[in-house]
Amino acid sequence: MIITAQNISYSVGQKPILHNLSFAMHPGEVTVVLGPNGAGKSTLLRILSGEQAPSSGTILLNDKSIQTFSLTQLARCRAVLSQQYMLNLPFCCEEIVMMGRYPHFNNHPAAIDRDIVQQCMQEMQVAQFTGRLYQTLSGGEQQRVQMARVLAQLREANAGDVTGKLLLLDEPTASLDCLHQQACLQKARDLAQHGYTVAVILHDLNLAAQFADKIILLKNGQLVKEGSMREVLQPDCIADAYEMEVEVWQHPDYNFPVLVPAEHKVRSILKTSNKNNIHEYNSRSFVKG
Ligand SMILES: Nc1ncnc2c1ncn2[C@@H]1O[C@H](COP(=O)(O)OP(=O)(O)OP(=O)(O)O)[C@@H](O)[C@H]1O
Repeated sequence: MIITAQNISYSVGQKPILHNLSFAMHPGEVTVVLGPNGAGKSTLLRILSGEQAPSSGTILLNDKSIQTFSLTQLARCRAVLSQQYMLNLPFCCEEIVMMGRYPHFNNHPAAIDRDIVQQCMQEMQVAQFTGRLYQTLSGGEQQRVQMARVLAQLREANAGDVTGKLLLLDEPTASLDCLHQQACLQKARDLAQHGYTVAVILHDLNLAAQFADKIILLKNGQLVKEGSMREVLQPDCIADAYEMEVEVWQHPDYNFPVLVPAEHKVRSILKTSNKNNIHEYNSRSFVKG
């Protein structure tokens, strides 16, 4: 499914959050959305999912406005992993993952729904938590259960049927250890290779270097740069967006760059700044060279 954002803007009252964003995302690609805190990444993801309407502009799913899709149609073609899930009721983990199957059955899950739930729990290494109360899991374990839920939502009875699937992940690795970060993003990459369109919000520039085909870099709701991973992960783009200088090294063995903070620059800024005044530190511009 090709997702096209056309001139998307979003404001809350008089406060502009997103300004006139246009881009496209394609099947087979992992698009990573990067940008500092408050840049508008989660807002953009909510608009791409159809959960939130833009103040102006249009989201097209394969050339059709997202507004023409029914909730059930949307639920069967796109799944969203949000940053936080508040859950007060005592659901067990299998029930949480089964929620992903709700768009696929009316009253009772069929054997295929139960099979898909088990498969997706195994894929996210949470099968051992099947009967456990969700609230008793650690943060990272809960996040893997939620990821299993979104995988189950998009899985068709014929697992090979991946046409028109859109996976939107908001900081899926935030609570995960390094091994599960790799597993989670490798899963996203595998799904893209099988034809899903995948968008992922990340903060870790090195995970972006490893897994992104394309990057959308935002700051203050505006596009700093959109392009291939190598086009965007450049010291000048990163400095523009984050006001932080990095060095970009080519890994000797792997086909992706490694980004390292230019530590001497960070130190010299810290030395001359009031260390307690984080705002002053964050708002300083770095001078290249
Ligand atoms: N209802 C609201 N009222 C006022 N400001 C809002 C509202 N909703 C969002 N914002 C502001 O919009 C901006 C973008 O928020 P958003 O959650 O999209 O940022 P983000 O890039 O995902 O940030 P983070 O990396 O911290 O998760 C933030 O400055 C936020 O404070």
